[in-house]
Amino acid sequence: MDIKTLLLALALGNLSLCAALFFFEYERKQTLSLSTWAVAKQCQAGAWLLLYLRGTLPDLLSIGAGNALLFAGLALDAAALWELAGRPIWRRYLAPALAVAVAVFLGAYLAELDKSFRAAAGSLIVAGFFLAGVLALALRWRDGTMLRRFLVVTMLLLSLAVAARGMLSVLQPDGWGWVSGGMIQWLGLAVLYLMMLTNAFGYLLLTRESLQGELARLETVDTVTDVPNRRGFYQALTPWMALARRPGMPTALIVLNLDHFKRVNDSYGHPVGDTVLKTMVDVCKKQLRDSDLMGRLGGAEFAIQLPRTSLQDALMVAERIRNAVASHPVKTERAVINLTASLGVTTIRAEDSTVSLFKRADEALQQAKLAGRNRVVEASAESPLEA
Ligand SMILES: Nc1nc2c(ncn2[C@@H]2O[C@H](COP(=O)(O)OP(=O)(O)OP(=O)(O)O)[C@@H](O)[C@H]2O)c(=O)[nH]1
Repeated sequence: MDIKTLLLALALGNLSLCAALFFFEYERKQTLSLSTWAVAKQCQAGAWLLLYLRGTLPDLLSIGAGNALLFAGLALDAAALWELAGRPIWRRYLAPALAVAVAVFLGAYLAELDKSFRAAAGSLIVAGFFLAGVLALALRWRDGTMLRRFLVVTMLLLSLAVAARGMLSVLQPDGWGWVSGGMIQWLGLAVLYLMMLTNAFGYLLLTRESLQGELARLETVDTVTDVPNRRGFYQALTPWMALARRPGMPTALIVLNLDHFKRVNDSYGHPVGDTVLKTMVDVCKKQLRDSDLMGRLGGAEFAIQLPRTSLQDALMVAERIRNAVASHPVKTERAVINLTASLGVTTIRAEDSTVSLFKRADEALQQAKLAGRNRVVEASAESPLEA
């Protein structure tokens, strides 16, 4: 494949990606990262088209504007990866870096510096922006997935290859041995082609991966309070249920319900109710150890598991939580809301299933409600219903 054909393939590839992205974004606005990436592809499609039309268009337009657009496209590629990593800090560095890069390249072009110097400057700039994207991906190397690690390594190698191509064009402009200068140029473009492909497939797969992760998270996490939902809490409780059959310290369970929470919603609306729920979770969590876990069972009802905790200690923790809730008015825009909570406490027994465990804790909670709310009740040794 000659260089012209390679340039045309790059232009057409990016154009078709732009068309697909346009229709993908058309119906619903996508994330900032995806929008940035779409603009990056538009810049690159324009750049490769201008470079392909070299000879037909004036050189300043095809080489000057073409390269400037290419640098902008690569800078935006990196920006999209930083955005995906949740670090919008790129805005502070990439825009000035792009301005400097374009100024250096156009300066070298207008000063009619040797062609090999221009090629070196162009390659190093391209490699630099590509490396900026690699850096964004490498930030979470430790807990990164195999896909992320593969992309870091591949993109790093490709950036180094482009940078080496730039250095070779200055140090060995005529090539060396049987590798001619033209062949080095062709190889450089082929590496650029691989860069574009890796970035395109890599970015799309990374987006899919993070969406899948978010969906999996939403299955087990309550979005209002950011603690495990019923399913997440039950999952986390399973190993402690199994351990209860072995001798040793028990695991305690507290079930907590905010008193008259319905009134908060009725008086101030659901959004204020949500803020109150979130604040109350924070208040309760401050009374817990790192090994304890709080979850939301639904409505204004929460559960707390306390591993390796006796019933007496769990009652003490529950009393501390009750006191914290009662003495922590929630300040909202419309009012200062005073709330109390009722709590039922028990420990996991060897013969328990989740049904019998929660039934016992719920009965204790109901007794607390019946006895006037704002209190802690210990589940009886034998459930009243069973009795
Ligand atoms: N703001 C908000 N409210 C919710 C949410 N989920 C459920 N609720 C409301 O929470 C209230 C739960 O009330 P209950 O626990 O049944 O009763 P209560 O008013 O707290 O009274 P007692 O429990 O008897 O003290 C209901 O009004 C639900 O509509 C939510 O995600 N956000």
